[in-house]
Amino acid sequence: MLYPSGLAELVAACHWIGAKGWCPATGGNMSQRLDAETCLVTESGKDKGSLSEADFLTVRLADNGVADGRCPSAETGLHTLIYRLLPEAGVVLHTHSVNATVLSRAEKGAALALNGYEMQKSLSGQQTHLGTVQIPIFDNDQDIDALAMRVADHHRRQPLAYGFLVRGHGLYCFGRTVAEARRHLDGLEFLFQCELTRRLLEAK
Ligand SMILES: CSCCC(=O)C(=O)COP(=O)(O)O
Ligand SMILES: [Zn+2]
Repeated sequence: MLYPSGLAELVAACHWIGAKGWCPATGGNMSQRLDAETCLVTESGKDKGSLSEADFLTVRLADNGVADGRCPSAETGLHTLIYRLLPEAGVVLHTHSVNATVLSRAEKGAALALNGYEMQKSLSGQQTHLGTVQIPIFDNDQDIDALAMRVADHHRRQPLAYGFLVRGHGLYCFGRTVAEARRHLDGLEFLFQCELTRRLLEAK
C-alpha cells in the first residue's frame, strides 16, 4: 500500500501518546481522513504506542466497511461518525488517560465545564480564560452504534468542538490536522489534570 504523506506525522503522534501513558495496554484508537468517503483507522487490539503505518486500515465512512478483511478498531463507528458530522475534521485521537477516565466519572452531569484556565486557549478559537469550554460526556456503551447515535443526536442540538468524553472510558478529540488534534489532546489533558486536582483540593 502507498501510505499518504500525513500518516508518518500521525504515527509519530501515536508514539508521543504512548510515551505520555495515555493509551495503556491496547486502549485507544486513531484515524485520519483520506477523502470525503474514506479514512484510515488503527487495526483493533494493537499497542497504540508502537504503531507503524501498516497498522492503519482504509475504512469507508458510509458503512465502516474495510476492503482487505482485517479488523479495524472496535470503535471505528465513532471515528467515521465524526468525519461524517464534521467535514473539517481531518484527524481523530481516542485516548484512555487516567485523568479523562476518572474525571468523566467524577462529573455526574452531561458535560465537563472548564473555565478560568489560561490553557483553554490551546483549543482553536478560544481567546480568553474567562469563557467556559463545555466538553460533553456520554455514558459508555459496548454497543458503539448506539453510542454513536447519542453523539449524533447531541451534535444536532449542540455542535461538537474539540472532542467529547465517554464516561469511565476516555476522550475522543479531533482537529483539522495532526498538529491541531495533537494540540487539542495536549491542552485537554492538561485541563483535565488541573480540574481534577482543583476538585480534590477543594473537596478537603
Ligand atoms: C483494553 S482497550 C478496550 C477497547 C477500547 O476501548 C479501545 O479503545 C481499543 O479498542 P481497539 O479495538 O481500537 O483496539
Ligand atoms: Zn476506547
